[in-house]
Amino acid sequence: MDHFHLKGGVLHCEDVPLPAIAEAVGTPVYVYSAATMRRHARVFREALAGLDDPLVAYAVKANPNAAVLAVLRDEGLGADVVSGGEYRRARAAGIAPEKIVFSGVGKTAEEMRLVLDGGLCQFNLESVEEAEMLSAVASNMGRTAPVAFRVNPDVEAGSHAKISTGAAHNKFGIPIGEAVAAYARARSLPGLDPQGVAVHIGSQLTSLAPLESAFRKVGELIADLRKAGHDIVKADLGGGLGIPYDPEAPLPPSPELYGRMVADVTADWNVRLIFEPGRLIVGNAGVLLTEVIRVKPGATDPFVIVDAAMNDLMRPSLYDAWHAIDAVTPKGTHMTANVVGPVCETGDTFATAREMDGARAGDLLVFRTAGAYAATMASTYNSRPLTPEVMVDGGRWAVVRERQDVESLIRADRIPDWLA
Ligand SMILES: Cc1ncc(COP(=O)(O)O)c(C=O)c1O
Ligand SMILES: N[C@@H](CCCC[NH3+])C(=O)O
Repeated sequence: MDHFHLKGGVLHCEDVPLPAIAEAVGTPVYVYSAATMRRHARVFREALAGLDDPLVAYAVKANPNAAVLAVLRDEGLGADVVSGGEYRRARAAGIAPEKIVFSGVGKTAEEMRLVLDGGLCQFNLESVEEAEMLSAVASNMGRTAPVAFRVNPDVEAGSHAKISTGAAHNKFGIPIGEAVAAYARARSLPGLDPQGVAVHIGSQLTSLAPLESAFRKVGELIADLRKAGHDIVKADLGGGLGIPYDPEAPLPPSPELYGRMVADVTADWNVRLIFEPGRLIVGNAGVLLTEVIRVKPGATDPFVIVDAAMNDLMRPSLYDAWHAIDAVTPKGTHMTANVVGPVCETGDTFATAREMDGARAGDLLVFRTAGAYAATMASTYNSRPLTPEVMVDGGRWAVVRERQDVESLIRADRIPDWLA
């Protein structure tokens, strides 16, 4: 069921025609479907139905908008946060502290204090050095921090190199072979309660094999840790399950298959399982709505210049990511085009030699699958204000993030006295 669909020849999000949003809010604008988010949260939870009370902690980094967090809070999801900022956003959206896990490669003492003070499910520690810092911070506060180590299982995730995290040369986690020693060290430190294990090997995974291989290694580690006397009661299996971007590419494994694999691998673990899905929940729940500024001829194919750019949606220039581009009111004509933004970078290219509906100045297009790692990764490069976000819920819609204005960009800078 696609909540972005043609009705009367016009692309709608749920019951709202996208031209109505473009007219009221302007373009570019992100548009999210609350119904899609709810559906994905439910599909994922149903896929885990065989497990005993799993915690689904939505990876806030995928889309931290307060309205998105509110929808997912109401679906019972917790939060996986990687900074004090994300922790505060999750709490501001009313997500209960006991449903929050704190991941992140470089937690600072200040962030540790914030999260210890507010409460959480567990810290996923990335190094022994981080454990030592947390021990000092927690002891000073007279607190005991529930902790897991994120282990690096040294598996190739098979995803894009920039979003794979579980190989030995990646910066993430502690080598799984050093984990027993790390837990022994953590247990010897005051203020830490080592009670979990965590793993996350990358994002947009299109095969279950590397996940299964990583999870089996975690299962062996749990057994070893228990032999060494640790009371391991939680295992955080991270996120990473891929989603379809290209309708013509093979489908990634379904949440149901993932759930079955997890149930099989973890059958005798006797732990509470935690999951950190991000993209799976929100990726296909969003589009970036943009207007064609003009079409100009190119050496091979024409350039369709749109009013969204790499600063709004970075994935194509950063990872060569493929996003479907659809006309909002398709004419049924055809063109092969390079779709580009107005930013002064050759990399500001959304698509090269793309077969698409014929586009003319003033037409509306959408970049699909722009609910995850899209608005949240935007910048103001070329002094382009951050793009607004709209949430649709049935026939209702609201601006859930206002368009930034250039004035606020100018105001944020300071001219020192000697230059004024
Ligand atoms: C620790 C951690 N958990 C969860 C996620 C969410 O991953 P995804 O959006 O692929 O589900 C990420 C991002 O890759 C991550 O780094
Ligand atoms: N930002 C990446 C995903 C990184 C996941 C963060 N751990 C993307 O757009 O695909």
